[in-house]
Amino acid sequence: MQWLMRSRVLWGIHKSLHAFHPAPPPLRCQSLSGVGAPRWNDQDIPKEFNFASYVVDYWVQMEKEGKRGPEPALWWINNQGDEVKWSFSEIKDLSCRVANILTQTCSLQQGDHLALILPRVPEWWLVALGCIRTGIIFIPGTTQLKAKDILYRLQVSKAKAVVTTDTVVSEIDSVVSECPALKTKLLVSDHSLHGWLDLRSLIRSASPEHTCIKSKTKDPMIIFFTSGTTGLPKMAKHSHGLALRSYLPTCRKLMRLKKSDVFWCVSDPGWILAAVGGLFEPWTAGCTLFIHHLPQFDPKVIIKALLEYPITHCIAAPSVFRMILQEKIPRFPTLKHCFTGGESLLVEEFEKWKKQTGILLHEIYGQSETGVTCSVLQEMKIKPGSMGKAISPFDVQFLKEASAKNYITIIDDKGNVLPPNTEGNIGIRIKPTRPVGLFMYYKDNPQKTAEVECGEFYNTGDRATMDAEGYIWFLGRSDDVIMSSGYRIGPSEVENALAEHPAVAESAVVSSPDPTRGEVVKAFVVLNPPFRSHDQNQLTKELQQHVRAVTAPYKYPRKVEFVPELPKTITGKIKRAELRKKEFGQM
Ligand SMILES: Nc1ncnc2c1ncn2[C@@H]1O[C@H](COP(=O)(O)OP(=O)(O)OP(=O)(O)O)[C@@H](O)[C@H]1O
Repeated sequence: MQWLMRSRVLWGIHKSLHAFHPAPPPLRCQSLSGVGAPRWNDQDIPKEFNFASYVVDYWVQMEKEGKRGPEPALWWINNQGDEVKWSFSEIKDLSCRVANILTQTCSLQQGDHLALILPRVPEWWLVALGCIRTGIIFIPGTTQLKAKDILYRLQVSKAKAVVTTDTVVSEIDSVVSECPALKTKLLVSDHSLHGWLDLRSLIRSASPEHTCIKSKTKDPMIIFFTSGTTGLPKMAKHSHGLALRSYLPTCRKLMRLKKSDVFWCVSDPGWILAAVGGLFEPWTAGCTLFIHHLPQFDPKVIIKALLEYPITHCIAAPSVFRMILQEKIPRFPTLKHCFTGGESLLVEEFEKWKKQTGILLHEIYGQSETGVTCSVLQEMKIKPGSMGKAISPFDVQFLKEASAKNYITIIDDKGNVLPPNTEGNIGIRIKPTRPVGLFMYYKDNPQKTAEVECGEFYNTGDRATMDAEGYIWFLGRSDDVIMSSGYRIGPSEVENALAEHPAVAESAVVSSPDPTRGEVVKAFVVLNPPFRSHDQNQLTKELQQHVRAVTAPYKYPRKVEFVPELPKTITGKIKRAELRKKEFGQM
């Protein structure tokens, strides 16, 4: 960490050596004046876009002209009291050095793949920008990955380079002989290691002079591996359009960030939420991105940071808020807006958060394939239990608006648009125009890419209804919806009901075989500590009674199993498919 602390002084020396390249004029990104602009269409999208030159370098220019205050662009801390504060100028200098290292020292070229498996360290942002500056396609991955996961990712992506840290080195070295495409291993560490390039010392001696590529908006930029909730993770390939989306005035309604805001994305950098919420959104707005190293997830550390730092906005998975709610929480002095997504936000959690903090928890919905698709915007009426409405560029479409191009709606299995309040798949129109920022395709998997196309729509595979006001009500992934005695039951409806009972810490509801009904609802329940010693038969009856009382009686779980924990993906999502397969004896 010493290097990071010294770096502020070192980079200061190099600043005067910068060649100044004026950034292209921003696309109306400084204000929300474009809010309410007509529906986005392809003609308005610039042919060229690069987040590094259009956004980061723009703010460098603003800093030079004295039009951006002294607030850092990146503010990083850890539990040891280390702190890094970088301006956009420093970030440009450092990321240009990384760009030179990647292309010169590592001989990587535009279009090559780089696996970025780093924890929340400042170098994650430098490597990401270095890749964007050079057109190298980066593939984020969490440091929780084990050798088997890493082998799968390196092999299928054919990554030529990997950037990682000490804790992952042995996992990578144990599989590297099986990854013939991998040529370069870069280490972010305070010490050097045989067989690995030391990124920190390379940055110290690299040149900050670099000319950013002129990328087309449709050129590939990043690949996300999906969470693997339903099978092997897929590679969703995105273009620079994903970053452009944060730049569009209508999309800026989502977070409404200002230069003076301090935005904390708690998510692991291996996930799309971290790229969109921890890179594109805050820096497009020119605000401070706050990062806590958080090697282990500890709700007490999060609460402390929210109390001690001037954080105004925070985004994290529902499980993070769920765990914070289990602690004693005071009022946070500067926090104004919280966002969550990736899993269902239970009504109970939304209400508790509001009551205990006085802050609304805005739900967002999206996929590795789609980025943020629906959200409860700040000015919107809140309907607890709904994921909100489609957000730009995925405007809601009703049947009467037949001329609209890009929209999200509810479709049947043939791609027909369904009327309000009818259950179907969440679909995103891709014909005649594919919306900006929607994934390009599943890399090396034309079959899967074709499978998710349904008529003129991309089929998300998520089941939902949309009410007459355009609010979307999530039922579950199509595989997770339970068919019992002719009823269709979404797991989150039952999980919501269970969450209201004081005994329930969390639950997962799946389908289970039944000789007479075909399938019945089964709940796997993790109990709160005071209830763990209670009589389990009695508790089962109580929970069943409770669900019958708070929701339609046919939804109550006929089977209940108490478990110490639920199976989850690396990103913390419940693996319902795994529980279901066990029930049906498929594992
Ligand atoms: N607000 C939300 N409420 C409910 N579910 C959500 C929400 N946001 C996202 N999801 C779920 O997460 C999914 C997207 O997750 P992600 O892209 O990380 O991969 P995955 O679909 O879990 O993985 P895989 O496709 O490999 O099974 C969505 O399709 C949806 O099922």
